Amino acid sequence: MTLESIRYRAGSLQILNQLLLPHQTTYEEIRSVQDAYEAIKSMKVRGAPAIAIVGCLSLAVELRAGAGGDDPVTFIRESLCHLTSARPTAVNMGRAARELMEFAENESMEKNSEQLRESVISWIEDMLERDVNDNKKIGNYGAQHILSGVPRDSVTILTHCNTGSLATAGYGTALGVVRSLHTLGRLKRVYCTETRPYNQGSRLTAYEAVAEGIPATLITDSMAALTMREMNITAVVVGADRVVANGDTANKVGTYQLAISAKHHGIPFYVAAPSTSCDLSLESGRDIIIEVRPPEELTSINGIPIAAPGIEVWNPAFDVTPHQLITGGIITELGVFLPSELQAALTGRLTAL
Ligand SMILES: CSC[C@@H](O)[C@@H](O)C(=O)COP(=O)(O)O
Repeated sequence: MTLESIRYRAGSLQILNQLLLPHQTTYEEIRSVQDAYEAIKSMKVRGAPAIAIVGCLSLAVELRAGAGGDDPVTFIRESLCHLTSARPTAVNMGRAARELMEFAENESMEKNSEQLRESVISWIEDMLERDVNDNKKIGNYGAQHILSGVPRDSVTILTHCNTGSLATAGYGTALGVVRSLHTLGRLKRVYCTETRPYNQGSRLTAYEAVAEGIPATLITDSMAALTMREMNITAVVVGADRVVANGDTANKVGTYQLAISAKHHGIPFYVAAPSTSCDLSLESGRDIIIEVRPPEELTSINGIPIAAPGIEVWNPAFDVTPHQLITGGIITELGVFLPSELQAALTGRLTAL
């Protein structure tokens, strides 16, 4: 069974409402850029690659209906700017916006409005296929790299948040590595953290694992260190919302403490991310803007209060893992690289290990 977070056919876009999972499978129509903005902001759709794809596809839907009239470039620019502001830490949307804008501006030199709309729509529609293909490469490179350290054994992986089909156009990044290991018959088990406060692990990763028969065990976030000590974890593999030039990586809050714990236990720590999640314009993780989400995500679950009324709350959605703790490597669609090799790899000066 393949889980689809995004359903698209020319002119029509639907997303699986992830707020309702795992209890309800409800697809919602996205008819406009504003619908997409709201779905991204409220986390009906989430995960860095999925955010960018849904944002851009919503633009394609509007363009197909003739949006922008005689001046599609202005409409495209304003739409992309709005979409990029929905969730600031994940770089994929901002990066897609920059590349798409450059493409649209170049096309506008020699094409009329109708032709420009058509070529921008094709550029956007290609994103779906590109993402799935990149994720499969990540899965393959990651699995081979992890297995090279344990030539004959099955492996046990610990992962965080949800980085699977629900967070991407399909297959997934860190969970894609897990999927590849499972397909190769070399996955003993994956431990997935609950991932408070939004519970991407217990609601979404667990849902994907159960649906696909991947051997998985759910743990609370506070059990991670104990699991590393007791459960013979081969590697920790997580996704990324933004990997910057020195390899520092912003990912779901809690990733940083997993990396510290992995280092203490001598367990390789990997980040799995497509190059679209990399941002070489920032030198270090200190420059990454971290999204702070509403207190209600901590103080209630499905509208039911779970915290003392009146308590103050700090709810950063992400943290930054320093590159020194990414000891296994950064798994991309180009290969697996040490943080210190990332810049050279992404600029074509270094090829896969
Ligand atoms: C392939 S998804 C990579 C990351 O976006 C993922 O690890 C993550 O942190 C998701 O955060 P979320 O807040 O659920 O959008």
